[in-house]
Amino acid sequence: MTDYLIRGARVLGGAPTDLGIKDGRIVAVAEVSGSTGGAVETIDATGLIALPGLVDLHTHLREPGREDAETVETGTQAAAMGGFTAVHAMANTDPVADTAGVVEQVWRLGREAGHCDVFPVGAVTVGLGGERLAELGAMADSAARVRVFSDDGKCVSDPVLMRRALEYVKAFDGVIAQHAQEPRLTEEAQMNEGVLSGRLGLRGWPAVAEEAIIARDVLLAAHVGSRLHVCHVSTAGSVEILRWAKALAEKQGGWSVTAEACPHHLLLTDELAATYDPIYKVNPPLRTAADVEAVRAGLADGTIDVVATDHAPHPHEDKDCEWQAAAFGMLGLETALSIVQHTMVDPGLLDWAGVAERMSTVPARIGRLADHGRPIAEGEPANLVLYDAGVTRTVEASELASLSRNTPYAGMELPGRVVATFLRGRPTVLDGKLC
Ligand SMILES: NC(=O)N[C@@H](CC(=O)O)C(=O)O
Ligand SMILES: [Zn+2]
Ligand SMILES: [Zn+2]
Repeated sequence: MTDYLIRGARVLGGAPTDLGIKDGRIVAVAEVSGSTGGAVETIDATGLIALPGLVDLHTHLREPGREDAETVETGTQAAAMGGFTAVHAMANTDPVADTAGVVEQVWRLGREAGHCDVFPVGAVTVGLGGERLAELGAMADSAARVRVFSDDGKCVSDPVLMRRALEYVKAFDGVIAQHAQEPRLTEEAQMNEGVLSGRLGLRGWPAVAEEAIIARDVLLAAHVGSRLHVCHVSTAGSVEILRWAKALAEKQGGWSVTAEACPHHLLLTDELAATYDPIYKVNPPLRTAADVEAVRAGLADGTIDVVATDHAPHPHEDKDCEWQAAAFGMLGLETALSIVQHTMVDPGLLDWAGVAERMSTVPARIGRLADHGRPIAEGEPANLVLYDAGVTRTVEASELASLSRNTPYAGMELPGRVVATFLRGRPTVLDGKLC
């Protein structure tokens, strides 16, 4: 195994330093002169920012079942290109990841691909049907060691089932990640409910459909003393409820609520629906500029704990059609860090240490991952990303590693570029290219 000497990297955006990597671990932080013994490759990282390898709590890899949209191989390549060393693979595959057998299969495919670690998310209910609890314990005890459970794509709307799920996962320190969407309030919904949905003639999706479920679920988590995670927070009202809920959890102890925001909800607004271009169709929908501002503020002050991509690949035939018929979802892995720089770092809402917290440390903690989200320090596993924040690039959909092309950022100029990603000391990306 080649050892590496990374010269002049700015760890968390700080002063330039050298990093030694040997046998998959960080062996030195500071001036490493000379050799670490053995074959050493030197990487000039002058001006580059070093962050711990990014961890995504919310990725759709589509395998098994929709290998025409993405596979574990291509999705984890996209992850590595985005600076990720671990992703949580959502359960809405075909078959659904609701048994130990399926989660082990996804986990094994991730190991074989080797571009980034894959941690399968287990379904909460059998077949995402919302009627019977899946075998949560068997998935937790499997080789995949599942800790995050979600029916994402669908809401666990039955409060009795949600309560049982929250109770059940306490036994193995699991967490329920809720796709907060009251189904009766969003039947046939196509975009954010507001002035614009009326004008465009598209069925509206009220903010309250998200907020009502979040409010209900934090009360349930408090009642049973469990861990709740809220997926893709998109409205100002949700941020307010979470702020209140976190204060309550702090005071009471014994339960917790965490939340994620997606890059697209930090940047894009419902105005884009006026194009009727389904590239902007996503669940939850793009909201108003005021919502975007509130989500950014929530992420800045820690009310929203993490950025998660909700990378949702779809083949062109499911997106290149009229709005009503198109699938919900957009790509996210390869542009996430750039969008976070653009929306949070460049405007001064977050520094690079804050980015590392929200895109590595905290998501790893929520997923109970031992070897990810660790500090860049001696003895730690060498999972890290080298990022050039000083360049701009034009996003070209055709150049993405993902098998799908449904990025809303095609043609946009975005800041920053992932130069290298290391997974346990082995580069998965070097010079901006897959290894
Ligand atoms: N986000 C989306 O619009 N779509 C996701 C499902 C989901 O995250 O709810 C998908 O699986 O395509
Ligand atoms: Zn969802
Ligand atoms: Zn999702």
